[in-house]
Amino acid sequence: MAKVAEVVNLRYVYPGGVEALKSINLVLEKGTKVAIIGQNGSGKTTLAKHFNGLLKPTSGKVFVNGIDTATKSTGELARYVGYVFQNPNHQLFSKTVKEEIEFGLKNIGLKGEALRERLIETLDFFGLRPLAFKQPLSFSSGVRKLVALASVYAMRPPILFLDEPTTGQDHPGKVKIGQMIEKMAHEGHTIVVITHDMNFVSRFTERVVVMAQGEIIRDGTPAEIFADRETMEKAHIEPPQIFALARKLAEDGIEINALSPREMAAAFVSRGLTG
Ligand SMILES: Nc1ncnc2c1ncn2[C@@H]1O[C@H](COP(=O)(O)OP(=O)(O)OP(=O)(O)O)[C@@H](O)[C@H]1O
Repeated sequence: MAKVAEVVNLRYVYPGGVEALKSINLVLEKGTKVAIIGQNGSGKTTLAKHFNGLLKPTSGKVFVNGIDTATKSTGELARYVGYVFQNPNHQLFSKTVKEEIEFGLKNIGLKGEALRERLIETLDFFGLRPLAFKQPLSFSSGVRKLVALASVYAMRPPILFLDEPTTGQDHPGKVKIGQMIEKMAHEGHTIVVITHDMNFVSRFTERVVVMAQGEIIRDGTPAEIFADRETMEKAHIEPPQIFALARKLAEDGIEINALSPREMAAAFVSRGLTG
């Protein structure tokens, strides 16, 4: 698979002396859905800020599309790496959805027909065309989140970071964000989700990077990671309940690998374990 970003021996020490990242090595591949998980203070945000150049390595390198991020400004890196903040209110400031989306597009130099085309494409991709002339801050939290995501995706960055995308979202809001992540990855974008929502991770991502105390302690599929009790304990993470149930069943001699209640139910039915 094609590599879109690479982190090589990254170490970062904040000016106050906190060593937030010790020696990070990581490759991100095109079109994949990656979760970065770990308890508060494990270094997730510090790592993410190195991709868009908000932080520069104390030592080591971060490459995005083959470019060393230490040599570029955040403005230049915005076309390669999009960042969707946890709170959309910190990101939305235009009078209409249309203007919100156009803002970033103008910043990357689009104008005239190309700008119009990209705007329409983006509105349609997110189903936002009926809301184009409405004020973003007047929407529900779920729609605000979609507008924030749309305004970043509009620039078509190869990599998109989503910081806690499900915070404050109800179930339909979470599912909608998950579906949009799938759609964007399908278009070839690499999606990196920083989250504490393990149900979301198991349902909508395919690779999980686990951080603890400034290091990556494990990297694997959701099924591998959540079944690994030692890693979960080390990272102070509670896996989704479905994994606790699978573990209990395994102790009773019933081996089922399921990522969702639906998969678990299907496995029960197919093995005739329902009666
Ligand atoms: N601006 C800063 N100045 C000094 N230390 C910082 C700063 N920002 C973060 N830190 C420290 O760096 C370490 C990593 O923090 P970071 O915010 O990257 O963790 P995180 O995994 O993203 O946490 P959370 O889940 O709470 O967002 C922590 O010890 C934190 O206290």
